[in-house]
Amino acid sequence: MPSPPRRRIVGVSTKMYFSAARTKAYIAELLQHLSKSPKILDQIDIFVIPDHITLTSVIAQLEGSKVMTGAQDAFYEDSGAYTGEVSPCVLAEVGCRIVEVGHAERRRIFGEMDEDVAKKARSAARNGMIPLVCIGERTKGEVSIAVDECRTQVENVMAAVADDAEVILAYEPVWAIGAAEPAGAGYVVSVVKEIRALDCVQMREGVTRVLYGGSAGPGLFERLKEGVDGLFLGRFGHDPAQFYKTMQEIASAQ
Ligand SMILES: O=C(CO)COP(=O)(O)O
Repeated sequence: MPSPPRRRIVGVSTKMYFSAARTKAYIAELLQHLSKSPKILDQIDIFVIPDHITLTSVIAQLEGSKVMTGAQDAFYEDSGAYTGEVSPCVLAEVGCRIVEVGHAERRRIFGEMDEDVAKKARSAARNGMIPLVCIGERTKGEVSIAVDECRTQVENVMAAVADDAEVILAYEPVWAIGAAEPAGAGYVVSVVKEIRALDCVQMREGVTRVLYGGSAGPGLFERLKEGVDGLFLGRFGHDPAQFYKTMQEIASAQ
């Protein structure tokens, strides 16, 4: 079966870097940039992932713009006695479109395991949102070692998520997150090609897009375009002008 066409996509996470006021100003400035070339949103998908507290106000600011809003995490149960957790059901109710799960910082600092990530991805999809699943090897080394580490992460998720659900995989080598530079282009393209070739990805009915993240920013997509469907930015997208520049590059790449 031919795989369905994949639209390019680019997004940014503000992690826990921004104040509420900065998030508001960031979105306002982003919308100003986008108003200069509204066609961009017909060419590619764009998303912003703010913190949980500002999520609903970001959704309100972005209303009518086609820019999608995502959450940085969500629990795997819809409701109940889970103090402090965020319900995927409520996220969907307020208009959240994407749920990021399994970021390296959540795995390392909060002890999230592949099983938790898989359950969270399943719940996000079950609630009609797109799970954006972060995967990646912990240490810099051979392509084959990276692929082995990612394979387990991807297989767990794909076994849990409905076969026809859309999934976004964010390939983020852990060692390239928070670094000065992204991982090498040849290396990323090789790893991503092998991730795409995994049976559990190939055989899915739903669309699976693969993004690269880890010190990504303007100037990178051109070097990765034969392998990835887009980029997932952190720090280098925290200036709206830089995020907009990255979008333009992705939209215009042949
Ligand atoms: O973790 C990332 C996106 O989720 C990437 O962060 P940086 O681009 O700041 O390294």
